[in-house]
Amino acid sequence: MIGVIGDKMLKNGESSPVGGGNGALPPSPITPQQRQRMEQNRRLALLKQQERRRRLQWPEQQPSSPGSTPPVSMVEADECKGFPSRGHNFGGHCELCKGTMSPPSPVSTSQITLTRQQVEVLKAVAGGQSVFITGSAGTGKSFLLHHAISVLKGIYPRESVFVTASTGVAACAIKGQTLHSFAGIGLGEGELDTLYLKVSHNKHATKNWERAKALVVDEISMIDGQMFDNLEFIARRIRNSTEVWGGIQLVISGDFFQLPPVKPLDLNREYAFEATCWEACFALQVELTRVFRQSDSALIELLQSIREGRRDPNHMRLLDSRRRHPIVSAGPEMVPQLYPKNEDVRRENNERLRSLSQRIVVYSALDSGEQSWRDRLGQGIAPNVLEVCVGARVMLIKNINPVGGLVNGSVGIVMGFVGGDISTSICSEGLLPVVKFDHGPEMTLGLEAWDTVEGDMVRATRKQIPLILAWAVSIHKCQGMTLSHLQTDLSKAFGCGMVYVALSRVRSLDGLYLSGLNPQKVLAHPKVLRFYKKLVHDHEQS
Ligand SMILES: Nc1ncnc2c1ncn2[C@@H]1O[C@H](COP(=O)(O)OP(=O)(O)OP(=O)(O)O)[C@@H](O)[C@H]1O
Repeated sequence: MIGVIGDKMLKNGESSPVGGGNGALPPSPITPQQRQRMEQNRRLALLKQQERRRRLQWPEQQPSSPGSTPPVSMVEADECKGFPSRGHNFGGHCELCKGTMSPPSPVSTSQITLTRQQVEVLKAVAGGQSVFITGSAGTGKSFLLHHAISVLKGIYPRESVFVTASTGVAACAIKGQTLHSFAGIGLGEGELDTLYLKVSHNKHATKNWERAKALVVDEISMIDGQMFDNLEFIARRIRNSTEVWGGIQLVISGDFFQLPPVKPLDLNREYAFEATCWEACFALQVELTRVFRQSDSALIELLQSIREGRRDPNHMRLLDSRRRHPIVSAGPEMVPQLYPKNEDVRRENNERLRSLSQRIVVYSALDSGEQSWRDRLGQGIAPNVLEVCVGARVMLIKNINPVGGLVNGSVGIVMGFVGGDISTSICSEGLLPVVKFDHGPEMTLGLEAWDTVEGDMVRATRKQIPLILAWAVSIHKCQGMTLSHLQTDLSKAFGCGMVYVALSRVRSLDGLYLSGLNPQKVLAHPKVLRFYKKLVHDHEQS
């Protein structure tokens, strides 16, 4: 059964449309073993739910630690009494009683309340179902994915849960590997048989496919339909199974209105949802509807309209007003400039760094692990070489202290350097940077590690200072980030979704300065519009 869970579609006390299971998949009848496994999972989910009702705490969730997601509490329909405690403790708006609480402040509290939709997804995941999580930017897809991964690792042996994303940057953000590297398909080009041969000759990849019980894929918008079908075929063939994806449980997340695949294999199947197998893959497709990143309803409405490629004159006027109001509070030089093209990002950061005429300290990443795996580390967000100096504008690229507000995307200024625990092969002068964050303390940053993981095995590790220069950032790199201020010239934006991705990073209109916008660049692909319309329609019919 395919369903969309939306606020308007779920009433208090109503059961969610998650009961269909993979049994509804037409091309691959469920096997007795799979039915037994799903039954066990359902029982497990029921036990967990009872435990949760007692403790109001998701059982797999560990106490918050630097780099981890904060603990969550679960809201159930019969638990919401409108009290500013327990499930209601913060988050701006209760999904159940629709009461407005304090403004959202996701990183400044130690507990996060899951929405009803998010709870439904986790229940489905715990029940062994394959799910597709979608929704606008800032609705908590990546946040939910972290929790879904914990749930999966509680159900299956940890080494059989594979966490992947379509790009290196997105993979690093969820401590996973790229889907391509998990699958062993290289660039994924060539005939299906050639691809299959390539994978079957790759010992690592074959083992991955054989032992996978669950596969998580983030930022699916950048995987094309043919690739998705190719992978599904490889899964079945290697696992010698007739079930869709060879019986692997899928947890897939992304927003097709955001950036599309850079080079689709087949222009007629540009998006993953155009894959022949797509509909058969999921027991549940969920469109999250509650936006957390922004709290201003006018901005949420504007972004929703841009997401769908609409150029409403009122919205264009509102955006135009941001051209006349450079951000003065932080000073324009303090605000990241988002560029559609990488060459502009590199040029601007280099120019700004050198214009400070300060002594530049160089950090060269230290990589370890097998060479074939090390090569992939360079695809992540941590740079091979980081050059900074006093006065440099920098952005944190790792969650250092989510509760204290120091998260991936936090920006600050390098105030100085101190001697510290750092190998001279990384920094010949043995210095660590001291950064004053805009919304946080001044702190000395030490080395952080980024792992490339295969199943539960760390295959390669990069050590680097968790910073990038942040006067300018590419729009591709900022997909997934939350920024309090940004400035951007979108007149050179290209392709569908780019204007939306750039604008939807910011928390409030006050934090946005547009130095250029061509309304013609506000584009949504008609196929994507049709896909989302059908998603809602299918739910209404079910
Ligand atoms: N239930 C919740 N309560 C409070 N905050 C939440 C909740 N769910 C998510 N958030 C917060 O919302 C913000 C946006 O979430 P997240 O980055 O996961 O969104 P996303 O849908 O993945 O966005 P994008 O599509 O832009 O990558 C994060 O700061 C996250 O912590």
